[in-house]
Amino acid sequence: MTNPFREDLVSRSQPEPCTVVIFGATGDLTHRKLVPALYNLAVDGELPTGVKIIGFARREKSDAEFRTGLEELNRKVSRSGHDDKIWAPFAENIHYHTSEFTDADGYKRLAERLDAIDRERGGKGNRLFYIASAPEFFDDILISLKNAGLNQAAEGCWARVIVEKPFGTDLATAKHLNQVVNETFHESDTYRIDHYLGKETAQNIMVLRFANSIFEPLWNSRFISHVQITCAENLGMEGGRGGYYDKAGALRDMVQNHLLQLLSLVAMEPPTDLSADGVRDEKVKVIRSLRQWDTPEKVAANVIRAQYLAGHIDGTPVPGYREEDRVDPESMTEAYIALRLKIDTWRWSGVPFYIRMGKRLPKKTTEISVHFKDAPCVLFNALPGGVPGGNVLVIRIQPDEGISLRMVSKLPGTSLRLEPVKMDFHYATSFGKGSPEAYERLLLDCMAGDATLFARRDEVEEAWKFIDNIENAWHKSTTPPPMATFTAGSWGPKEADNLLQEDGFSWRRL
Ligand SMILES: NC(=O)C1=CN([C@@H]2O[C@H](COP(=O)(O)OP(=O)(O)OC[C@H]3O[C@@H](n4cnc5c(N)ncnc54)[C@H](OP(=O)(O)O)[C@@H]3O)[C@@H](O)[C@H]2O)C=CC1
Ligand SMILES: O=C1O[C@H](COP(=O)(O)O)[C@@H](O)[C@H](O)[C@H]1O
Repeated sequence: MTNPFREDLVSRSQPEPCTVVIFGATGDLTHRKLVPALYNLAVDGELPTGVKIIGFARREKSDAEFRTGLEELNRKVSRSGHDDKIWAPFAENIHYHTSEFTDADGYKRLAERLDAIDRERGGKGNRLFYIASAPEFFDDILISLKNAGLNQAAEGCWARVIVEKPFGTDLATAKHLNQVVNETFHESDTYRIDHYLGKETAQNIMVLRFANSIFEPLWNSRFISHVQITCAENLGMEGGRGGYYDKAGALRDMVQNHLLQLLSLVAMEPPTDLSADGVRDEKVKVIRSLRQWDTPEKVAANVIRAQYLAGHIDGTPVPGYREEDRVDPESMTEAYIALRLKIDTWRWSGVPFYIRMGKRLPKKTTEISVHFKDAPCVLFNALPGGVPGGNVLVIRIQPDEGISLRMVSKLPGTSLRLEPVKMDFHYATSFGKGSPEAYERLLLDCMAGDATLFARRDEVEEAWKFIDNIENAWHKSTTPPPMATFTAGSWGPKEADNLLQEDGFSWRRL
């Protein structure tokens, strides 16, 4: 039976019509992710009627030229294909606005355009500002919005801002950006996007843990030996990414945000309700409880950084990291990282969590595996082959989203032999439909005023504290921990294997 007092917290608010202004609208993110996400919402009938899109960038373009460029990409990348009959009315609501990010007059003209759109709607309307520019423009755009009065909504309406990653490059810059954000928009109207939180299986972690009664009693140090989070990519620095990446590295690019967010979903306590702050209060406690690797010795013992050397991916030769386009030939930036993490809470005392992330690994896959302690095998130890390993719950974030549970079973036959088997749930076959793209869910949530799947100020800052300690040991210490190497197309350096072997474990084979 539903609890009438909690219904407001469980049922989802309705996305509301609004004008979406995208800053950086001629860029890659807008073309490959944002507009296809909005289009797919239109295909599924989920986009509120009356949503308009204004693309903001400096290049001169007509609405028609802008729409043509978006259509070309949509045809290539849209998950539901491209249907002219749906695209045509959708594209009629897309407009282009030429301006420099720092040009006050451009924002004045934008305000006039938005007012004109709102007049057609009866005088007022909601506004969603999506900052999809390079990070050096985040401050300028926020301040310009405020100067043009665009951070204020009309009575009964809202003005919200989505800020893309990277949210700062360290704690100091993140704090500064948070201050600028909070001086322009209210925290409840601020949506720091982390697209991993919009992935279907990431959202399912809480459901798996808290809507089933069988997992939660075991979800602690009494039954779990360790947890692994692997995020492997086979791409390197294609498309000119080397320039950005060589300044960021795997720790800042992926661990500070996406992978610590996944970790917090796996390790958090049950929230008291499903409100955005209820969930985020619990997630931030996990990040705050991470044991700090705050000396070069602790970093050397618990964190492995590495670069790939030339090798092969799917039989094709690929260059080493330092030979990649726009990467410094003497770069000391990691394109691979493996970490041992300790969460100092009652629940996780003594349970190591391991994260590994790398470019140019053999394939693209992201998963979380929860490794349970072995059963006391007094009954089966004497069997030929003994007991083959223990229970492992694998949450496949991508591709082939789903969950599997490894169990030990009797091999059919007249003798008693044990073999591991897998109970496997695949989203695609169980529900008969593909998952929406992360950006679809996140855009819709923002239109509905639901910030649960967006990072809060304190989460971002706590994550940076942890990351900064490691970065400082690497780049500011007189005895920096070494940079390991591995061949592109292999599963990372041997030092990362040793990290687990020291604790009696090994990385799951993927
Ligand atoms: N691309 C991706 O897959 C992802 C990107 N992101 C983040 O999204 C953001 C945008 O990335 P991406 O789309 O790849 O970037 P791009 O470099 O492809 O696009 C940058 C955009 O900013 C505009 N621009 C640059 N300078 C100015 C200026 N002075 N005034 C007005 N417009 C300007 C460009 O317009 P013009 O063409 O007119 O010069 C272009 O529209 C970044 O923060 C990135 O970290 C996050 C996750 C994934
Ligand atoms: O944010 C980022 O994410 C991508 C990986 O995203 P995915 O959804 O394809 O798994 C990563 O390649 C990129 O370096 C990083 O900036």
